[in-house]
Amino acid sequence: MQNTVLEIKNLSFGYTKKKPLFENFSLRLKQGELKAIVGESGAGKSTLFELILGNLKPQNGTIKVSRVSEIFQDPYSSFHPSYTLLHQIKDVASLDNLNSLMENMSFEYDLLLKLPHELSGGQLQRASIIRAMLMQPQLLLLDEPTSALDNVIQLEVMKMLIKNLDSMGMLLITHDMDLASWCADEVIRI
Ligand SMILES: Nc1ncnc2c1ncn2[C@@H]1O[C@H](COP(=O)(O)OP(=O)(O)OP(=O)(O)O)[C@@H](O)[C@H]1O
Repeated sequence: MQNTVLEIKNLSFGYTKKKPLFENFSLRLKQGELKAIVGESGAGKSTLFELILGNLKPQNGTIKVSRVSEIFQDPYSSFHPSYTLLHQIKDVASLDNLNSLMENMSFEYDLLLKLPHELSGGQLQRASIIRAMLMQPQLLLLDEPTSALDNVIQLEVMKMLIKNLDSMGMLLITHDMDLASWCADEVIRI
């Protein structure tokens, strides 16, 4: 059986007593699986990620999580504007698998020597995926990772992410039901 990378059991959480966002919510994710979280604006999708990252504490229930990285909606906010990408990647990860990842992501080394604003949104999102993968997470949280990109690039970036699914589990927040049903093993509505 594949490794479990995330186990949420009977989670309850709300910012206020009046409006609980999660009541007895459970979720299990294994290595090699991609599950999508969909829900209306305000349903609690980002809150769930904050709980998984340990930035918020459950009021009830437990969350067991393996080594985790996150890819955000807006790739420009993922990098400091004043340093080259290579500088920022070196800071957080070992570069052992850099060449094979760059090949996988169709990413040219020269781009790593540039500043974030010198890249297109699609290129920069690929750089943030490369950085996340170099950190060798067992769980990757994807918060609308393609929403800042145009349609053609969206699909390309999702395909590149999925190429790396073997060694980790992925949890994807999206508003896009078509995307969710295309790529996820299970779609969870909250
Ligand atoms: N720090 C906070 N304090 C109090 N309430 C909060 C806080 N953060 C979020 N909320 C409220 O909790 C609810 C869930 O917010 P959350 O950001 O998790 O929703 P979401 O599903 O990610 O929404 P969206 O799709 O718009 O990003 C919202 O009603 C929001 O106003």
